[in-house]
Amino acid sequence: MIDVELKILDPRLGDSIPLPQAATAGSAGMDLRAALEQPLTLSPGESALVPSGMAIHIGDPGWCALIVPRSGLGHKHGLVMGNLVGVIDADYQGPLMISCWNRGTQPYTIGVGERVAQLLLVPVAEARLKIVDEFVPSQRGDGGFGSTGKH
Ligand SMILES: O=c1ccn([C@H]2C[C@H](O)[C@@H](COP(=O)(O)OP(=O)(O)OP(=O)(O)O)O2)c(=O)[nH]1
Repeated sequence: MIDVELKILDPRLGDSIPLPQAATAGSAGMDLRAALEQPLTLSPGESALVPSGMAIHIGDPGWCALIVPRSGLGHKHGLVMGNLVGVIDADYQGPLMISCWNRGTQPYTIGVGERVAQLLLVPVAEARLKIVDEFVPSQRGDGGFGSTGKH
């Protein structure tokens, strides 16, 4: 559990538009809502930056946040993230924006306050890159795509 600072940028947040919330006690993500002034229709293939109405500051560089699609919206309606996955750096303090992309075949209208994505806090490991001439042999070695067979 970590504390994440949250700044409300849109006064409707926490009032007519609920704050991000995990849908159930076991939910990995907190749903993010579209702090739009009016409904926004995305044509097939169209994307738009949708404000979340807030900023967060994670602070601890051992963590970051990811903005990822809600499965139902993505699968049934094609509404996913234009950047596929949004990475929120621990030191970012600006407005949290949600890149919404209608990858489907029908127009999709995002309602004001609709839950359009989810935010996950994930641990980040700091890596030291060590230059080597040869790797210590491993079971996979340099076998790439499909190298373990079909089944
Ligand atoms: O879906 C997203 C993705 C990113 N951000 C914010 C937080 C993140 O810390 C910052 C920069 O994102 P990123 O590093 O992915 O962007 P970049 O295009 O690589 O630009 P930069 O040069 O700012 O790193 O933008 C969002 O608000 N929503």
